[in-house]
Amino acid sequence: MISLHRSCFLNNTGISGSSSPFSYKLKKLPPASVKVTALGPNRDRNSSVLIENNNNPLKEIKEDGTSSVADVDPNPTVTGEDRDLYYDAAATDDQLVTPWSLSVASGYSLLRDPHHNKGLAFNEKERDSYYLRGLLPPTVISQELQVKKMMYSIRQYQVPLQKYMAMMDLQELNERLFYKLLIDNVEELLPVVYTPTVGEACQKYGSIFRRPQGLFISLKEKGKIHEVLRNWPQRDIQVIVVTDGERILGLGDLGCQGMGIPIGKLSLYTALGGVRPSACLPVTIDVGTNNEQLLNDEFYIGLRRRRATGQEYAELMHEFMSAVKQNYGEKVLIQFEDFANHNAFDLLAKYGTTHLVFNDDIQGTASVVLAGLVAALKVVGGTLADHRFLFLGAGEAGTGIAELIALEISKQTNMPLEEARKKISLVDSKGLIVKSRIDSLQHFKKPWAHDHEPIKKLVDAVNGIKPTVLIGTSGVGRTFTKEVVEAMAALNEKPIIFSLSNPTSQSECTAEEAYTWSEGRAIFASGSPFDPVEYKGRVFVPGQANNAYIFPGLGLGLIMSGAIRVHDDMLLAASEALAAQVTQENFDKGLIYPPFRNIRKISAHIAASVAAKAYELGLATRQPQPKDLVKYAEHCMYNPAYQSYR
Ligand SMILES: O=C([O-])CC(=O)C(=O)O
Ligand SMILES: [Mg+2]
Repeated sequence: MISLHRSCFLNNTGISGSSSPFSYKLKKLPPASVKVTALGPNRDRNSSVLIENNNNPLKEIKEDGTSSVADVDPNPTVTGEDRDLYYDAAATDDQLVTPWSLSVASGYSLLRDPHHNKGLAFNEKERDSYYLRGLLPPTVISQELQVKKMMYSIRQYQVPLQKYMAMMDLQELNERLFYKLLIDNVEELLPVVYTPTVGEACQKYGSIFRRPQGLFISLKEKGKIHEVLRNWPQRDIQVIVVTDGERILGLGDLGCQGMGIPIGKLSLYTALGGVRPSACLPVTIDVGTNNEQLLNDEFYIGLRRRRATGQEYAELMHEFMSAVKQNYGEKVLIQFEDFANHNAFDLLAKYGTTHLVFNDDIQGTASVVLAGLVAALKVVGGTLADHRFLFLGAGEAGTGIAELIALEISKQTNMPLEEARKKISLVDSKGLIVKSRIDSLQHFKKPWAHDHEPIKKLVDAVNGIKPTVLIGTSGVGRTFTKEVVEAMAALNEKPIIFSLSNPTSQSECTAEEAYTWSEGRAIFASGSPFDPVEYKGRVFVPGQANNAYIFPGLGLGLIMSGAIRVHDDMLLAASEALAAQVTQENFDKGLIYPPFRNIRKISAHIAASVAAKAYELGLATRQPQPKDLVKYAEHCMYNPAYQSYR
């Protein structure tokens, strides 16, 4: 075993001429933790990579700097867990500049390396081999016992934000334990690392910030984004979640503090969808904030200026999008998250044809809601086309869901899309969206301007339109009042009511309100979780119509098929796959979404359906197509169990 920080030099002469990513084939060899770091003039080129599974590290690479081509696989195609068995430098010729040095992460630094640290689970042999003697107390415990202990200590915290911080600390200390905890206790911990607690974390991000967990790209980095991406320690990135912080959940403009969202979403990519953590990159674009409170907050971590708009904004985003493609190729998935309406639609339209992108708030939410509706119809009866839909909120989520419903109706009935759209009405802050308002409407609302009398109040719209389904995407809490819910219950035997705004404080109504005011007849789902409600001796379990059901599986499907574009049909496929996972047993309990505890299986099915669609549409580059896509998806999934280092 090479001792700590001992190094030798190597260069890239053996691989010059190849511009493809390369990897050293180390498969099947027992693991070690070997660090490769760029030194010298190229130190700022960031190249820090850990090699695992190599008990005789890089023996083929000689100290005089030559390297045999035999070490190098110019076309690594392995995905998922197998990739951890490879040295994934993913470096191209121009990145691979001499000299490199080889050093070993062991001893004290190994305990501080979250990707390899196992804490008390290092066994006796590992403690000897890796210079850990004396650095740990004598006891050796299993990962299972570590999970039990961590859950015990997290449960001691009464305040959700403290639980959140404990989880973030664990992620920084021991990544595999963090994911094991999250996967094994997903229903309990989802509300901690995700909505609603992540909303509070973003609001307070300035004061709780400890270490960067993602990349901050601000206007100061303009002209240098390509270099900034190289500062990130991992090169083989498969998914980026990016926000500009302007519309964080239903909490509005949180500027640079929106970073909590990409971090949270990507931890779900790994826990729920099985994408390797090292392949995930959280990014926050900081163009300023219009949030006065933050601008005046001495702990604010972002640029202290009002938001850049127009050309200045577009140029920074364009530089980012181009740099991402240049650094990671065209198969890197970019998820746009929590942008304000005015940028979200434009970015999606602009980059949807050149990059592998989707907007989670427009498309991910739409896909999950459509799945819930399809499942709800099994309880209520009728087809989608038999129903009338009313939305409160006509932003990304509202119009995104509306459009996907219309697309599905049009597919099912051969009805022209324009006709299908007439079954759907939207109310925004100025009232019902109608033809007479068309000139003053933002472009994404125009398709929903139907012939109708203007109506100002939601309750009047309910009574006027007589919807069977009411969906809240307004970002404004408590807007489904008693009057509104009672009106829905008067019109329908089983009113379908979804209050989707996040976090809980922004939900259009609570689960308890929906069940009580509808006298236990509502089929209810919300964006953030609510506890079961007891009403007149019956227990009602609300569904959680959150895009977390969709994006991890969607992302996995895109990655494993090597998709190069996202197509609406993939979102429909994801939606159908999710709806198909609701069992009779779930229905019997009144559930229209399957329980989150089965999410990895659900994600594998979603991934398989999305990948199948990618192949069908000719958008998949990974050939040949795996025979059994569900099995393949499961095979690709990251497993957080500790690896043995011997
Ligand atoms: O993050 C969530 O829980 C769902 C979502 O995308 C949003 O509300 O913007
Ligand atoms: Mg969002």
